[in-house]
Amino acid sequence: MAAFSYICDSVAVITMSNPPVNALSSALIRAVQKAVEEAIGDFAVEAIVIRGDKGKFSAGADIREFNRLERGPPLVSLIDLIEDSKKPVVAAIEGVALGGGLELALGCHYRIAHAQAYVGLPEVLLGLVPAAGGALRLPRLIGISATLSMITTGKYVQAREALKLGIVDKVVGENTVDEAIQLAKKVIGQPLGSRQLSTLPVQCPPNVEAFLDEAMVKVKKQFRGAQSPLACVEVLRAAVQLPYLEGKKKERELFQFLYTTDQTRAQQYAFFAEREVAKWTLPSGASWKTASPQPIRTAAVIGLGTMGRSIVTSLAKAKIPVIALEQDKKQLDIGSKAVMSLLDREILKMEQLGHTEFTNSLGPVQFTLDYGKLRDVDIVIEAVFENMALKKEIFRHLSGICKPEAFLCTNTSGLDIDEMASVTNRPQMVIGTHFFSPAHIMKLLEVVHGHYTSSTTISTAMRLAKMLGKVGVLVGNCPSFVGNRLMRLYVEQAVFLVEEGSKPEEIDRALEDFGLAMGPFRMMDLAGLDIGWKARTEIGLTGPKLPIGTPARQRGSKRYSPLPDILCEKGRFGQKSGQGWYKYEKSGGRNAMPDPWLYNFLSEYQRIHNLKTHYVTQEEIIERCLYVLINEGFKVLEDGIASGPEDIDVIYNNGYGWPKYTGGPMYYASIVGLPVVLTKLEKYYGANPDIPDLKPSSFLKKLVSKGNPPLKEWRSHLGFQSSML
Ligand SMILES: CCCCCCC/C=C/C(=O)SCCNC(=O)CCNC(=O)[C@H](O)C(C)(C)COP(=O)(O)OP(=O)(O)OC[C@H]1O[C@@H](n2cnc3c(N)ncnc32)[C@H](O)[C@@H]1OP(=O)(O)O
Repeated sequence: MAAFSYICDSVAVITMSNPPVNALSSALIRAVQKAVEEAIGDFAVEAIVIRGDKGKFSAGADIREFNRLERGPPLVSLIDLIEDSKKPVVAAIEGVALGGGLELALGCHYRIAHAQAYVGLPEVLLGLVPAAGGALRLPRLIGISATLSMITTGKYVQAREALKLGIVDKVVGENTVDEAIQLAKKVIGQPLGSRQLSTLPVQCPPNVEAFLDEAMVKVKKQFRGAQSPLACVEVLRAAVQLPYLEGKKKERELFQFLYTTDQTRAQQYAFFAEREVAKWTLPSGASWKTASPQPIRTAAVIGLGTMGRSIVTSLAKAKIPVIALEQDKKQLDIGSKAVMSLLDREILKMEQLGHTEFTNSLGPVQFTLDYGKLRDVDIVIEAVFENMALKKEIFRHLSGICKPEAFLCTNTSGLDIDEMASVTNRPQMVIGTHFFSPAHIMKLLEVVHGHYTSSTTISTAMRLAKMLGKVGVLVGNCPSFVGNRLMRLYVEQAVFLVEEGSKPEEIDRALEDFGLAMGPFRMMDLAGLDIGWKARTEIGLTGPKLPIGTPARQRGSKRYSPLPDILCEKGRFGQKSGQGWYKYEKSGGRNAMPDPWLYNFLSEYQRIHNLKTHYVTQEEIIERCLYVLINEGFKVLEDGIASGPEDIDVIYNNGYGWPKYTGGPMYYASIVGLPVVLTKLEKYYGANPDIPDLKPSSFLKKLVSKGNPPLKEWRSHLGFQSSML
């Protein structure tokens, strides 16, 4: 780990090297500082270029060192040293310049970026604010409004957009370092005053105070409960109101405050958990290290319903040529139009960001009714609706048509992968790829490992996730897999609470205030109540297959709420029909309004079923809904369906709108304390013995009996398990 230099003509080239992403560890910062000091003091050097080794400028401060940051790495003084240099310093940005990496580049007098590079200040995603001058220099370079959008979202900005915004001075297609050296030579001797960003005035819109007040309101709403986006607005206020040096103090104060919060710890955990889950290992010993993913050069998608369309879009965005197949001409026409409109929207979005080349870089999409066209594709993703018989028919068909090396994936949210694999001539190449809607936006891919699935198939599906820009999480094959298995109990608990006297909007508000993107009732209305109704009808929980004489509110020995079924029987399917748990301005409307009809209906329902209602507190809502979900998470670990708590957390953070600043459900449980979770579950189970899902899982009890060990030790307490992975 070193910054080493060479001199090219009169330009010193300093290379930052700390594989794999040149994170600015204390050691690297010291090394760069030494190299810059030497270059400044060397008479043979007239200009300096700073670059990163192996095609990456720098991914910012070394997050692994954060627990040692109290001593403070001297990044700020290194950046000041660079900016104060009388010799011009040029940043040659390849790959990434993120966080402290971009802050360092902003300290340089000039910035050249490779066309494929991207820059950003993603500290907010780690629960922090940029604190090495980034939030003070950037608004002096690109203005308050663009800075606000970058630092509150942490978004990464491609080189061409960065050029448009003014973050970089030039974008080049190749030889970034050579170009940087040429530029450095050209500017030798020129005055640097206007290139020292800290000395420039902040570019403000008129009435900047009102602008920032409004921004604060928006950010509070957009990132409900998260502290760091609010601190980002505060840093910008400091940039506007205070001279640079005082702004720097405020930046540091805010950073140091955030640095002590639970939220930053949770977000750092979430960051590393996402990287951890990519490193899957099977009990057989096969792992991400030993298995070789096969190339995915072409793909096919079967079915152009809501999921199929967005899966096709996702593949095209990843530049993978895709063949989309439907069963009849009418469906094909409807589906192809929908895909083209999704792609148009994506192109528009990208063009607005300055990517004029994006249209050409989409993977080509071909629409067909002919299975024969699928003969040569590398991977097929079946995305028809959730009907086992239909899926099996398709898999049988694919078996006979696709080349023997083709992988067969099913996009199912919970059906048995093995049953589908069993009808094919290649069960080892069948795998579940559970996309989340809309698939071209949502980051999660649950990769479901069947009994026969080979490690090559797993590693190919995990690579597909990465190619699509998604986080792939490997899970075992059980009904509803991990995400929906936990979600079902959470939603069920919310419905029970309505039976017991709460209102949908009270429950939604409590859970949204906790930080969830959407409460369970708004979520059900959005997804369509009829989907669950159909599934329950099919398995005989309701409808004609339900044995006569079954008590309305009981299935077997468990409590059952027929409320969602009754709503469907009354044509209340949610947003699509203009009524569900809420009412909407029209069919397809999105504005959920409490519905007096529902209150009357619930009172009548409670009367008919002789239900005793009680005042349901916000605490009870949160605890019952979340702890039942967490409890099931422990059962999933016990059953060997997920290999660790990190997998469950990554699934929830990326697929279910769980607030990342609490780390995910399992991490949240570890912060609340497992003994507390256990005691509460015991209490709620005691009061509701007909809800066995509230009965604490044996793994949770075991962990409590072992003294509430930290989350990273939970795996070691699983002991013997019949792993489904
Ligand atoms: C008053 C005090 C002043 C203090 C000032 C400090 C201010 C500065 C703060 C910061 O800079 S915070 C860090 C901001 N940077 C980021 O958030 C970047 C995070 N990284 C990424 O987005 C991605 O990793 C990437 C760089 C885009 C690369 O993505 P890719 O998919 O190619 O690889 P990954 O699997 O994500 O990562 C590979 C490997 O590298 C590790 N890593 C990535 N970034 C960092 C980092 N900043 N620090 C330490 N380690 C990092 C990552 O964990 C992976 O490790 P392994 O899993 O392979 O061990």
